[in-house]
Amino acid sequence: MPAAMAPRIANTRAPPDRISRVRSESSSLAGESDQVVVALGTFPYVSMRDRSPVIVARIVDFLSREKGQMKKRFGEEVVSDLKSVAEMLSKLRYEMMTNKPLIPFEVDAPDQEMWNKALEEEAAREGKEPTWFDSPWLFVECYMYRRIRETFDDSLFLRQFDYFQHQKQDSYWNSLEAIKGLAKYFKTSYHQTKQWKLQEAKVIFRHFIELALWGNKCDLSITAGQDASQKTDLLEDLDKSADKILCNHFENLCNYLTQLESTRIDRLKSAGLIVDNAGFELFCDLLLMDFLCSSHVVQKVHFHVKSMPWYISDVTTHDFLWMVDVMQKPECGEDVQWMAQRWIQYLKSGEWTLHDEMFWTLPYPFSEMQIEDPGLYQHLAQNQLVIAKGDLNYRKLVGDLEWPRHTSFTEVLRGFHPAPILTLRTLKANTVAGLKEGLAETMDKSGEDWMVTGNYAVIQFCDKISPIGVST
Ligand SMILES: O=P(O)(O)OC[C@@]1(O)O[C@H](CO)[C@@H](O)[C@@H]1O
Ligand SMILES: [Mn+2]
Repeated sequence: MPAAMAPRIANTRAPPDRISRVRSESSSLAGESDQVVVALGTFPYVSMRDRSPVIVARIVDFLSREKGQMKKRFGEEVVSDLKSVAEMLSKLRYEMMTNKPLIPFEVDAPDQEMWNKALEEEAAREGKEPTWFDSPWLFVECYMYRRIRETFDDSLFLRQFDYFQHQKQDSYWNSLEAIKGLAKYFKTSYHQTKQWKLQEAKVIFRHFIELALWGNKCDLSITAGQDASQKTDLLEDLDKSADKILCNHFENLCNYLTQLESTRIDRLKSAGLIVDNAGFELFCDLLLMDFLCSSHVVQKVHFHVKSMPWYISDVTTHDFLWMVDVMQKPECGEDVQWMAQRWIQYLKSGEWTLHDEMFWTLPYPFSEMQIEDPGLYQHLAQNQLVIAKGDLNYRKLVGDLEWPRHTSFTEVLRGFHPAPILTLRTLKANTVAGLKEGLAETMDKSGEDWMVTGNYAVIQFCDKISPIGVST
């Protein structure tokens, strides 16, 4: 694409024409000369201004509330850790709110070098030091979550501590009734059908795809950590939500998978799932992957999770195993327990494996995976299907660029084709591609904030690659 037509990247800058005021604020955080930016602006700007400091402040509040529990768990010595973490978090919040430069990582960690390299590259690209409110949104957000982690990396007792865990676990328990309903649906249809074949069970397959899709509505970072559980019976709502799927490649996906079902290859067929959120969404994702395994479309699933707390609700290995474990509890009911037995078996037999590569918590778009982590790219390329769940993964798929919204999904991937790619994403950020010409403009006229509320979604599929993983 010629430079003049290159799409812009979503940036945290406040657009000058819309700044209502920039004023010095005499808060306990900001000193005399520090400017706290108060402006109206783009979604990335507003999100950074309003949501991000709240996320950091909530961790500080949580730690202070939990002090007693922490002392019981780790002993009296944890108090000095808590104090220094809280101080560093407050400093981080201050840097953010006063638009300071993004400083390098100081604490030794496996990804420290990669992150500092990314900061240098960002500075070189822009020709200046990146700052909180004048940088690519994707970069700054990832940086924030990594900096939060760094405040714990340096501690004695809290290095492994997951400060978002309680919220993720609450989101499972608060969605339990909906989860029970879906487990019952899976079990009943499984028993009725005896053996699932994709074409014959297409309606059921569509349900599991759409459940995994709409399950993505319930993430916590969009609400800065407030309850985002699933209360209603999603299954009942699926048909009503059909017209909210603005681009739907379900039929293409089905055609490809039906062909895959009957293709013989000389190794086990597998799918990779780039997982997003814990709780209800993860439960729906596992139903979908169980369907694909039960119908013998694939024999293996590689789950790619985060290696650290990320965007509040993102799944870590611990969250995954925790959920499958608690699902065995009597209060979850017999259908959920039945699902748990299946999933434990998949994990034990190695049909399901968990991977937490560093790449997922670096700020790179997926088009750069081949350069930044060729091993991971090769690993994904072993699959016959790669599924990227959720909004953040979508932003990384499309580079967080403001594409003309009818640009084809294949084009916006910019060469990221390790295997056929499916994305299931509800729209929570101002970027989308693959819409029918004119649709985005019609939606704009509706007056609804349709790109950022999670009320609309896309199911997009690109099968540029043949079933045996060779480019066609
Ligand atoms: O990837 P997810 O869980 O679907 O969404 C992550 C998200 O809530 O985080 C960002 C705001 O912080 C937005 O891009 C997006 O809405
Ligand atoms: Mn998420």
